[in-house]
Amino acid sequence: MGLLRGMCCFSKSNISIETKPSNPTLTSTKQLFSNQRLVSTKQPSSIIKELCHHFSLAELQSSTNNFNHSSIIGEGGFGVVYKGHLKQNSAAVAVKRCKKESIFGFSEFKNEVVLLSQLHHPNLMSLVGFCVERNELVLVYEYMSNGSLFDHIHPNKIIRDPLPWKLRLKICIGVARGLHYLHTGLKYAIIHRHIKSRNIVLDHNWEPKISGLFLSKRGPYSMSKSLIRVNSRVMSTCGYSDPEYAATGDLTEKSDVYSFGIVLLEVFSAKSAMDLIKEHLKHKYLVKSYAEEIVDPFLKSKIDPSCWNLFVDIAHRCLVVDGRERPDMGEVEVELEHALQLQEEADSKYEPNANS
Ligand SMILES: Nc1ncnc2c1ncn2[C@@H]1O[C@H](COP(=O)(O)OP(=O)(O)OP(=O)(O)O)[C@@H](O)[C@H]1O
Repeated sequence: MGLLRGMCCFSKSNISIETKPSNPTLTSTKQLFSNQRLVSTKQPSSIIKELCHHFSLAELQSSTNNFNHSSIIGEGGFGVVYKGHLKQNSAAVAVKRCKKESIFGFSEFKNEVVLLSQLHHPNLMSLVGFCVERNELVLVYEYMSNGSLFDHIHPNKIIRDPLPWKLRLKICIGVARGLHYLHTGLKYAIIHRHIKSRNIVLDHNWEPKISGLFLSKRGPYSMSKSLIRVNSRVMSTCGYSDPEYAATGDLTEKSDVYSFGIVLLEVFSAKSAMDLIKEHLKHKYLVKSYAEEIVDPFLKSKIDPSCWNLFVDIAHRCLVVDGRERPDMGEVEVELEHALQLQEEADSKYEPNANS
């Protein structure tokens, strides 16, 4: 029963929540940082400057042609994303304007600003700044010219060329590195809670950046060897939610490992997370028993068998029902690197210059 609960969704934004959302009411920018222990002894204005740039609403309106429909590049549960330019001829930025009707509000916005402005890793999205003004919450990110991983593994009218296998593997490795950093690279572990292919965006070099940290939770001291366990309201995205977390409400870093396992299935099958969950249930959670059946037709005969076996094994272990049995992200990262190495070795046997 608990397992099924974790695999269902209820809201229009594809996110299921079991308790009331936070109060989205805004008061002032000062309120934004009032609970931050890191910065609580300083004046709000200097704090903001230290964290990241505070844009005026007028600046962001002008950068997006007054939030013009033609500047829209995407939309999620939290907000509408516009492409903008802060100054003429300057590098592009992605401007996310939070929707008034979103089930998320100020507390999630604050979480994203505080985390992204203090965490730095090549595989984490960079926050350029934010704006809190006249009841508007706006986030400004680096613009990622290749859009989301979701857009590429589920090609649409705009994007038609399927990604080659090795590039898919490299993207998975980058995401594993970013998650490993969140789980163990900081004094306190961060559990992302919202890993999905739409929250993996790709820069011009196809380097993946993890975004959507607004639901993240800070865990206990990350050097402890025990599972990071956090009491929190259950939140999840359809198809990606950890059944154990949904059943018990106990959040651990292994919930991110589970969601990442679903992304791995998406990457080799090009099927949606919801379709994959149905397959997974039908085959009693044994990825190895159905992986061959669902492989993306574009990839058929392009994956080296030893690389394939290892990749499927990693996905399988990430999706084990008992979270304690799942590998940690460090292990996943190393094994994915090994899978890439196996593929490169196999390719170089057939084409000596394949990896140069
Ligand atoms: N920094 C960025 N650069 C370029 N495109 C982006 C950027 N951030 C988001 N996008 C595009 O906008 C779309 C929506 O992003 P958003 O983060 O709002 O959506 P989501 O992950 O589906 O929703 P949510 O995280 O709110 O559940 C993405 O799928 C992507 O195509």
